[in-house]
Amino acid sequence: MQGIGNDFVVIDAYSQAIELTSDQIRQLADRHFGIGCDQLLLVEKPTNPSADFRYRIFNADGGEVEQCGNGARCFVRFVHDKKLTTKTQITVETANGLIYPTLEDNGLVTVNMGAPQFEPSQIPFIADANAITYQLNVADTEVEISTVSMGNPHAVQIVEDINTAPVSVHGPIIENHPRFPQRVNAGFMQIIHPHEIRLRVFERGAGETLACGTGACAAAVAGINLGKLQSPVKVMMRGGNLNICWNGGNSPVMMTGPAVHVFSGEITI
Ligand SMILES: N[C@@H](CCC[C@H](N)C(=O)O)C(=O)O
Repeated sequence: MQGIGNDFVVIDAYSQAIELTSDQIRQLADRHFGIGCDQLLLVEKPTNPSADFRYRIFNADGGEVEQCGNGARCFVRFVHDKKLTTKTQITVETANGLIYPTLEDNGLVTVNMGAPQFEPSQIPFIADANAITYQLNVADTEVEISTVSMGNPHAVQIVEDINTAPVSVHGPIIENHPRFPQRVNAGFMQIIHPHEIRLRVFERGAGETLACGTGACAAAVAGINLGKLQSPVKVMMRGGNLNICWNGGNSPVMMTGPAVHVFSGEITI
């Protein structure tokens, strides 16, 4: 499946028992020796009685992570296509609590991603105090970043020109920066006007992807907190656009976009 070019192998572990090792996930995610994907998603029975499904996310490097926005939309499309539910509003258990996706009449999916978190210990990020921006030393350059948790960690910076931003060079340095003990997704945003940005994200455990849903939420939230953006924000990424709404404070971030089935198949591993 793909959500604006962020691609997924989605496995029905609801109707069948499936356990995968990190090696098997890396093999499935490999674009030359496997199927190829940015993330592998498992659809499971919930452990939380309030939820309809449990949603587990693994990066292409085999590591399990807490949240994935584009994946959440594909998750909804998948459980409908597989007829695992007929509900258009579902409650999904993730490693970071519940999220609430809705399948819209027009086929788009809106996900209530919950409230963003900024406390450094919740990112986690090593800092003396909670601030709107921080200086981060990246390859002997001081870069101004905002840190946001959308369930998973994000470091967002504003750049002049998205096409010349040093995503492939600074991305991996920020991802593995010692001030982010669990690594981080590195976002680079160019502000076009208060309701529109361009964004590229170097994702933790996957490299630069064509789009990142939680990265889009984090960038919109960071820009709103800085007084440079206003909700709703159209986030334009290389694979397509998302619409992000956030009313500030503890209100939830709402993300709307498409989710597309590409092909189904079987593989022996
Ligand atoms: N592509 C995703 C995010 C996937 C997880 C991320 N790489 C992480 O390690 O936190 C999205 O659409 O949000």
